[in-house]
Amino acid sequence: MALKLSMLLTGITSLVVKLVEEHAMISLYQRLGGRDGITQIASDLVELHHNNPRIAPRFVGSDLASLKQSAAAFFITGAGGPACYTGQDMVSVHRGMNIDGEEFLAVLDDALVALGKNGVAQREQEEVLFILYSMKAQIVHG
Ligand code: HEM
Repeated sequence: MALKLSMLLTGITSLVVKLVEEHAMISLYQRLGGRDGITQIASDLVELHHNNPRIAPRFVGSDLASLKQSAAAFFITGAGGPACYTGQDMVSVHRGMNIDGEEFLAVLDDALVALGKNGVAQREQEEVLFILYSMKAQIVHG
């Protein structure tokens, strides 16, 4: 009985390990829906920024269509898809804007809303949040 239970547990453990490994092998790019999925997420994100009173003034003079394209390319490249981002690095883009921590959090809030709106699961939302948060020092008070 104890032997059967131990064999069963070993089987379940190796199945779980296999599932976790397979999951990790699928790129974030694919798990976010590839080019189409990320393009939609980026488009929603820019719309949300445009309508978010905490940061909307920052985007008053922006060409939204072009910003959506840049944002999509940035996410596609950063999530492990084709390297199609041709814009500047994050320090150069945001230099001199004197962005504060609250504005940075407002952008993260919008990102979570855009991901949720597009049916992105909790785990992928956390991965994206982690990646965005890791860029804080490049963007805040630059
Ligand atoms: C992790 C957070 C952020 C990421 C990944 C990010 C990414 C980007 C990217 C990819 C661009 C386009 C660059 C290009 O076209 O070459 C951009 C532009 C811009 N970002 Fe950010 N950004 C972040 C946070 C912020 C914050 C917190 C603000 C201020 C509220 C901000 C304000 C802007 C503005 C004003 C532009 C220029 C828009 C334009 O060209 O009209 N960003 N950002």
